[in-house]
Amino acid sequence: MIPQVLTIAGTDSGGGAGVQADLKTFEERNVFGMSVVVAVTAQNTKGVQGVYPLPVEAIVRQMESLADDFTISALKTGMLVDAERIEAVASGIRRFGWHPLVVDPVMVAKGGAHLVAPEAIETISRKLLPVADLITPNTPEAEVLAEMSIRSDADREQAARKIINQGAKAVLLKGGHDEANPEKARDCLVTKDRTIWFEADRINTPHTHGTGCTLSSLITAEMAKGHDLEESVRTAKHLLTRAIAHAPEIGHGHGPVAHWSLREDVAAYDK
Ligand SMILES: Nc1ncnc2c1ncn2[C@@H]1O[C@H](COP(=O)(O)OP(=O)(O)OP(=O)(O)O)[C@@H](O)[C@H]1O
Ligand SMILES: Cc1ncc(COP(=O)(O)O)c(N)n1
Repeated sequence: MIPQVLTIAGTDSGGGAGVQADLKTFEERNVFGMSVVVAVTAQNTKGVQGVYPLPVEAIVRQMESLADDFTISALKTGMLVDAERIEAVASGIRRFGWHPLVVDPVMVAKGGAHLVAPEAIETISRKLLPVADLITPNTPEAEVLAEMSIRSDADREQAARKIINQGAKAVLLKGGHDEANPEKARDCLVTKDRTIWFEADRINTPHTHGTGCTLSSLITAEMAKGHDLEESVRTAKHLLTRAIAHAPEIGHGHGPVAHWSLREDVAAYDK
């Protein structure tokens, strides 16, 4: 049976991030994608022009519909808006026993718009982290979750360990925002007993809208196929780098990545 994979997140009308990026990624990785929409955003490559949260009842109903009919092989969360919605999503995930769970703790869009209320972040730690198999913060998100500033690799590991102490089984701390390293985009996977670094060439491009969403969806798809965490992250990182390298350069701001280059059969995309 084809793995059935779920994203619980906000939409991006521009198609580069959020639910749209997640479903495109699932499709390209040969898993069956489903979605629970938490909010609709009016968004393009220039920024976020509007955020319209769905009623909690609509979110819970979507989860119930899926639980009634499908066997979820893996799931991820993205933009969850506020404490009330984070609690509803976490309690649905517990109620239906869905796992493995990848939490992308989306906080702020590139242009600075808040996608999750700042006061709701402790609800992510309290309610979502204990059921997360992996959380994928970027550096600013890890700084908020771990309540410390991050400047060095030692800081990265320490922050990840603090987040594990809040209940997550593993942390992938993404280095896309690490401007001190112009050559490499380095991410750090920390579990209770291991630290593994993943490194790729940094591509000199403004077109990185949706990289975080796409990476967490790739990991979710690989885990749904039964791959272990390290293997899933390794594949995801490789494919994401290729998708950034082939970004279609559309829109007038930070453009999306090339989701079609995530397909198995496009060896031609590898340089
Ligand atoms: N210019 C780049 N070249 C190669 N890889 C990159 C680049 N920018 C980001 N990445 C990679 O993309 C993934 C997402 O990283 P990032 O830290 O940017 O997450 P994010 O902030 O959630 O995403 P976004 O910046 O889209 O909001 C990571 O694997 C990171 O290393
Ligand atoms: C609906 C939605 N969800 C998430 C993001 C963050 O995107 P990124 O993957 O670039 O961090 C976004 N801009 N919009």
